[in-house]
Amino acid sequence: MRERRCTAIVLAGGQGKRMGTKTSKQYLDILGKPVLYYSLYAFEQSEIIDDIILVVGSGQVEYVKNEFLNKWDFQKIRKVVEGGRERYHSVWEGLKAIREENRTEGNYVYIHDSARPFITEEIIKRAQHDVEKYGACVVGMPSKDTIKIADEEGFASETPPRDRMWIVQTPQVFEASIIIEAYSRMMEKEQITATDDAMAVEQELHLPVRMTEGSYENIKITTPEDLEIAEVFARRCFDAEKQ
Ligand SMILES: Nc1ccn([C@@H]2O[C@H](COP(=O)(O)OP(=O)(O)OP(=O)(O)O)[C@@H](O)[C@H]2O)c(=O)n1
Ligand SMILES: C[C@](O)(CO)[C@H](O)COP(=O)(O)O
Repeated sequence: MRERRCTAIVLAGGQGKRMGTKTSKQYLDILGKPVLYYSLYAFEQSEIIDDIILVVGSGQVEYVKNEFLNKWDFQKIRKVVEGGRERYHSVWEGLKAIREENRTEGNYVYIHDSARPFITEEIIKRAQHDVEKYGACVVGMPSKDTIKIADEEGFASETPPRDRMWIVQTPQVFEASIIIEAYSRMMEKEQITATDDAMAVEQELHLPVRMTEGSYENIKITTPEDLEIAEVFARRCFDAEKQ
């Protein structure tokens, strides 16, 4: 019998300001289905994932329960909780929902941006392998571009070696006790700079975080041209399913 429990925290609490649409980007359609549908579907179908905590925007819990989840049937969603102002506030609300239930021992947490609809079962399985081995891992891909660090005046000050540069994606996966401890410490700070979850573990606990291979298709839908690219990827998924 499998003892571990794997919970996905799917983040859908953002406003999508950079997309510039009235509707938050996670509710925009790609080939007739909302972005959020694709992200939830991947975890719903996964052999690894047991349940899902969905984090939504302020005041949206009832809307999501009554409208979205009535239309799209997902069996693994255990809770819908309200997020906060920044991404890390929303993650913390999801983690507190897990902590309240004493579900930490031997359990794993997958933190995923709903704005990344092309997460696959292969990636989830690779992450599970790495988190069981290392306790913490973050999905990403080697950078195809050279990365430069600019100084405050906008001049190139450093060019780190490209073969060690990774573009970071989600899910970011942790033993539950590790990520809850890292976030509890981080959330007490006055100034929080973390833009991903691994940073909480690196900065607060100084534990190693394994880089796990994701995919160049696991894009984050952020600005309007990403939606056009997403349509191409979604069409490919539908075509593959038909075969
Ligand atoms: N307060 C927030 C901010 C973001 N997110 C989620 O975190 C993911 C990644 O964030 P990002 O792409 O920055 O989304 P937004 O904050 O919605 O976008 P923007 O920064 O353009 O407003 C998204 O799935 C978003 O819904 C969240 O749950 N709560
Ligand atoms: C966590 C993340 O997806 C890594 O790329 C990303 O940092 C979250 O989105 P944001 O655009 O930084 O808010």
